[in-house]
Parts: sequence; structure tokens; C-alpha cells
Amino acid sequence: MDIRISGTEIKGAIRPGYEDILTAEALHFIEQLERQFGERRRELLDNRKKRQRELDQGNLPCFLLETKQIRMGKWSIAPLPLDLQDRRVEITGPVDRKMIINALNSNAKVFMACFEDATSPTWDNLIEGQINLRDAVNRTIFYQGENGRQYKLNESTAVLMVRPRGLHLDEKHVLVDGEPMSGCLFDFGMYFFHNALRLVQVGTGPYFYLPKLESHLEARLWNDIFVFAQKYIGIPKGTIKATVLIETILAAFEMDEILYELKDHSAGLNCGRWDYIFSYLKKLKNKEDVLLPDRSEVTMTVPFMRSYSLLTIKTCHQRKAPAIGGMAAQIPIKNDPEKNEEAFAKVRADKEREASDGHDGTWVAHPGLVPVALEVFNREMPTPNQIYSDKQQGITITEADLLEVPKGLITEKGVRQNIRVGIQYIESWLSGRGAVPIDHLMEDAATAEISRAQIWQWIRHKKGILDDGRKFTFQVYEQLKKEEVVKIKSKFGETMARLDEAIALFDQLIKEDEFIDFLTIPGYEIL
Ligand SMILES: CC(=O)SCCNC(=O)CCNC(=O)[C@H](O)C(C)(C)COP(=O)(O)OP(=O)(O)OC[C@H]1O[C@@H](n2cnc3c(N)ncnc32)[C@H](O)[C@@H]1OP(=O)(O)O
Ligand SMILES: O=CC(=O)O
Ligand SMILES: [Mg+2]
Repeated sequence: MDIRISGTEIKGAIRPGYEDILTAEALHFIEQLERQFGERRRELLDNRKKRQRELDQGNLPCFLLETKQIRMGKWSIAPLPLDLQDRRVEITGPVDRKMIINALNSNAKVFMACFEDATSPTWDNLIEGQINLRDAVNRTIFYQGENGRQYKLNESTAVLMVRPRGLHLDEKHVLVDGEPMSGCLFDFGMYFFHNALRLVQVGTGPYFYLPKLESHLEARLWNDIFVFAQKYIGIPKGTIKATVLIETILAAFEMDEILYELKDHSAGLNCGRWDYIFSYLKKLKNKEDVLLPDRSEVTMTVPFMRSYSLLTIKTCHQRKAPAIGGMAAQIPIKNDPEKNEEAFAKVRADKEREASDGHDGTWVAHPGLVPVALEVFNREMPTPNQIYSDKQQGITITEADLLEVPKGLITEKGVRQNIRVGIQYIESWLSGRGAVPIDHLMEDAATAEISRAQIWQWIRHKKGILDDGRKFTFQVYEQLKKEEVVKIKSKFGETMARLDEAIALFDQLIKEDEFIDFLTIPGYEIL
């Protein structure tokens, strides 16, 4: 069956149940969103390119002169709704049916359902994700595992927040006036249209996380989208609340401005550490002194990362907004209690730093880590949040602090890990899975971006030299890649259906001199 309503045409398959999401009314709404905001989104994407060219020519990110008044002014975001005041532990995950139930039942305060880093945007994942979220909001969601185990919601569940895709991705299965529509407007629009009224009725609201913003003008776009959407379905302005991920180096220089643009709709900021590392590398890739060591060495305690997290807290608290921490990559390790305890200790230390610095909550990747993070925040944060604490007073973070280049080594082990993780992750993404465990770490689109960006840069940077003195070149890359692919094949054999395509895509990302902005853009062409 083909669906075509007014100027909107659905190119994706219509399986049983999909018509409940792709209703005429919902399609009319997303068509309006695209017509109203699609062009502005494209202009903002062009701005990103222009900004990248300026950075490539040697300009450095800086606090903006033209918005100094906003940074100096006395203002706060609108008061937070009751159910977003205590966000001490938030679990994240893809929009998979079983995982949604597990996350909502996990005892975390919030569950962020993710269409971005943790979801491979196949048409089926997206529409099934919308069905799952609708059923979760209606509390009718139910799942039966292959082993017969049945899953349903507990009496008390986490507050739901939804992360639509970033501005950079199209939705090729939905054409509006003959062109693919914006992925972010599709995800946001469908979730909002089907759930906002019900969420308000039951005393919560349409709450969002906004990924990968690069400027306050992008926050302004989202604010205008929210105003339009609320008016469209007849709910008061300010009902939507959104937390913006500070996960690009450019956004770190515009935190006040981002909060200001969204102030009626703001639910604070979050430190998206993995995309942040990727963005630091990508945006500054042409600077001769900018070179990151092995991925495992770029932790939250290296100076530029710590500065960014402290500035996020300080900025948020000045504006009475929550500052949520980020994701430690460790996940539980089954059948090895000693290694498992080491992983938990790393997560605990990460959460202790966040809580004692003044973060108002944190992220975990796995239900098994909820008690670890809860114990730390319960101990360190007796109040629902730390918005009124004075922990950040006296701290000043400069432009130079945000840009400080970390020290450390590039090793063959680090190169091998980047190659293996990059290829394995892309294979899984192409096969429809957007978050995977690799070497006992959570890997998703953001972490994989770091892996491939490092390889790209180390080859081209004159200081891309391994700790044993070898220059890292295309030849060394080819040799190590060959060996890593053999290891992948011997471990996974025939189960990796899209390995050849993953290797080809990884190669393209490394070999094109023009840095490819997001791996998901060429990836989406073959998804
Ligand atoms: C950089 C960023 O953007 S971070 C945010 C985006 N990334 C994410 O959200 C990743 C979230 N985490 C995950 O997807 C998963 O934890 C993974 C892929 C890393 C590991 O998943 P698995 O290999 O399935 O873990 P594991 O086998 O230990 O899972 C045990 C149980 O916990 C469940 N589970 C694991 N992680 C989650 C989660 N995040 N949410 C809900 N349930 C989860 C599993 O579904 C499984 O349930 P079951 O026992 O009922 O079958
Ligand atoms: O989205 C989170 C990140 O770390 O990236
Ligand atoms: Mg991210």
C-alpha cells in the first residue's frame, strides 16, 4: 500500500500497525513542520559548512561578541515542571520495545529514548520506535521474549524524554513536496503529535533531548518549532521542555545563548562527552597543534574536557537550569566478577566527580549501572538537584581552557582498537543496531565517530607518530586493518552479514581527504 497525503509521500514499507502512526492527521502535521522549518534547517546546515571553512582557515572558536549582553544579563529559564526537578540518574537506550520497558522499569528517574546515537535509522526501527513509544506513553506496552519471558511496565516508571535525530540527517522515506524531509522533524513531529496531549493529561509532558547543536541559532530554530507545535495542537507555550546536549565544541562557546533561546522550553544542558570529543577533533582538525592521543586517554579528567563540564554546570546554575552529566562507556561484564568490579569502579569514580562538581544528574547506559549511579548521587546530592549550590562560584573557564590540547601517546593498540571498533560498529549500524557492546564498552554512533576521525587525522597530521617512532601512514593503516579484519572474521564468521560494506565505508571515511561530516550520512545511503 502506498500512502500519499497532500504534498507528502511515504516511500517506506507499510507493515501492520504502521498506518496507526502514519495517519493523515499526523502526516499533515509533519508536512506543515517541514514546509515551515525545512528551509531554515538547510540554511543552518550551510552555516555549519561556512563555519567549518573559517575554522579550517585558522580561526578559533570564541565567545561571541554580538551576544555579550545575553551572557552578562540577569535572567533565568522558566521554572521546571515537578517531574524534571530530580533527575539524578537517567538511563538512555534505543527505541527497541524490550529495552524501553526495561529502561522505564530500571529505577532511573528519567529514560532518554534515543533516535540519534543509539538508533540505526532504518525505516522499521523508526516506525516501530514510534509505535513502542506510543504504547509506553499509553502504558499498554508489552513484550514477550523468545524464552517466553514477559515484559510490562511497573507501577512507577522513569519520566520519558525523547531524543530526535540531529539536524544533519534526512528522512528519505518521507518526501514532502518531492524532497526527503528532515529526520529531526519526522522524529520530533511523530512523537509529539501522537503523545503530547496524553502526556499532559497524565501530569507529565512532551520532553526532549536535542542533539549535536552547533549554535544558538539552531536552538532558536528548535524553539520556534516548539512554539508552532504547541499552538498546532492547542497546548500552552512552555509545555514542551528540552535539554540541549552540549556535545560540539562550538556549542560550548554558546551555552548561555542556547539556554536563552530556549528559556521558556529549557530543561537545561547535558554534557554529551563522546560527540564533544569527536567535534573537538573534527572542527579543529586543520590546526597543527591539535592532535588527540589514543581514545582511551581522552577522559573527562583531561583539562579541556573538565573545563567544559565545569562551564556547563556554572552556566546552567547561573540560569537556574539543571546540568546533567554524561555517559561512562563501561557496562557490566558478565561471568568475570573481578573485571566487572573494575568497570563498576570506573563508573563510580566518574559519577563521584560529576556529583561533587555540581552536576544535577548523570547518564547510565545499562540498567545494571543504575544502582551504582544512584548510590553516588544519593550520597553526594541530598537535595533534588544542585541548582542552588554555590559549588561553581569562583570558577572561571576561559576560551583557552576549552581548547587546551590534551597530552598523551598514540599507540598501535589504540590504532587497532579504533579500526576494529569502527568497522564492527558500522557493520552493526548497517545491520540495524545502533548501540552495541564491543570489548565490554558501550559503542554507539558518537564513540565510533571518534575512532574513525582519529585514524583520518593521525594519517594526515605530521605529528601522527606512534609511540614506537613510526609515522602512521596509509600503508600502516592498510596493514593493521588487514590484521584486524582477520580477527573480526575469525571471531564472528558468517554472522556479520554486512562486513564487506562496513569495511568499504570505513575506508571511504579514512581515505577521502575532504573530512566526511558524519559517518551516518554516507551510511544512510546504503542503509
Ligand atoms: C554517546 C551517547 O550518545 S550515549 C547514549 C546513547 N547510547 C545508548 O543509549 C546505549 C545504551 N546501552 C545499550 O544499548 C546496551 O546497554 C548495550 C548495547 C551497550 C549492551 O546491551 P546488551 O548487550 O543487550 O546488554 P546485556 O546483555 O548486559 O543486557 C542485559 C539486559 O539489560 C537490558 N539492557 C541493557 N542496556 C539497556 C538499556 N540501556 N536500556 C534498557 N535495557 C537495557 C537488555 O535488554 C537485557 O535485558 P533482558 O535481561 O531483559 O534480556
Ligand atoms: O550523546 C552523548 C554523547 O556523549 O555523544
Ligand atoms: Mg551524542
